[in-house]
Amino acid sequence: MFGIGTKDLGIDLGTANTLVYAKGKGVVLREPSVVALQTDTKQIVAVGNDARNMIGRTPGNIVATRPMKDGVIADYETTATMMKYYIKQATKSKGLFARKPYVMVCVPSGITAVEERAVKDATRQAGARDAFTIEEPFAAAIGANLPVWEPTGSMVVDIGGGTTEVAIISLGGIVTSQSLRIAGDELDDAIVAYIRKQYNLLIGDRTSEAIKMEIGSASEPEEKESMDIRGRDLLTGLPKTIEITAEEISKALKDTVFAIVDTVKSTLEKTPPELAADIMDRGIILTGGGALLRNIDKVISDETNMPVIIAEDPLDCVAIGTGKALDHIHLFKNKVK
Ligand SMILES: Nc1ncnc2c1ncn2[C@@H]1O[C@H](COP(=O)(O)OP(=O)(O)OP(=O)(O)O)[C@@H](O)[C@H]1O
Repeated sequence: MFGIGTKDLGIDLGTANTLVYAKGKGVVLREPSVVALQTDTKQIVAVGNDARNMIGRTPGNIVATRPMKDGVIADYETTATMMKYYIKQATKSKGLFARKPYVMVCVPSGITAVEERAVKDATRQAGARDAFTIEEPFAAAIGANLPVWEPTGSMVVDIGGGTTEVAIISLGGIVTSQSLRIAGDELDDAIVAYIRKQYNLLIGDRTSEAIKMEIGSASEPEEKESMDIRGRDLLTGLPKTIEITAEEISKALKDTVFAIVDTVKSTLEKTPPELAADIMDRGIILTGGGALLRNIDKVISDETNMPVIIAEDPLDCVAIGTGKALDHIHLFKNKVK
């Protein structure tokens, strides 16, 4: 047995955010997955919120990067350094360690063996006694309190920053799943592309995300809303402010939203009928930050004819589930390499 104790951690190593769940305490850390480094020495200047505020605003000798892309590690060394920092942060209040923590990390369900290995190695390098992985939609389902261990079908759609994970779960396993490398980041990119095309205005990633959160909608909005946004006029090269409406943004988001909806539909098509009937009763559960996009529940419900429910604390579900999975770590034993 592994003797899991209160020092052990569950980490939602996300493309947009990293969350750490400490056993017995819940989510103890919630920070953007961003690291600012000196370009020449690769020394860390800032991690998390401080680093995020530097995105697009760094001088030449500092670069603020997101080491995760599309749900997987894009920059190994920086990811390991970021995790080390977060593991230290999450455990520092407990004083000196008698032993290093076991760490459960979630990974996208479509991950390759090489990508999974990189996550485990980075976790060990970051200070874990040993590293285990759990598939993200399974963690999301545990975090959303779905009856994953019972012989009944549950469906979870986790819309994160880099990936959308759709899975049908029953009896402690994933019956069928799809991982789409399209999620919140692509919604932001669609807004950048729209504004560039329509207004010859270049906006940054943080602005497009703010637009999405403030007036973005998965379907045509019921209310007339607009916001002022600032960017660089591509014709004059000068800063410019324009007013953009919620209706325009919903048009810009449409194709990306439908890519997500199509993945939900095609997963349902592959679902055995008994489980589909269970899902019809319980509904499709939405988790991840993308679940907060206005009307996304309504659009998925209209397109699938299924009830759709947004989980409580959608941004925390994966982290909570990853942490709770530590209680069942013997089931993940075979995954230790
Ligand atoms: N209110 C909101 N409306 C729309 N989108 C939102 C809202 N709040 C957060 N998001 C989006 O949710 C995404 C982040 O979600 P989450 O933290 O679940 O992803 P992640 O776990 O980091 O990514 P992944 O699971 O892909 O690795 C970002 O794209 C963010 O813009």
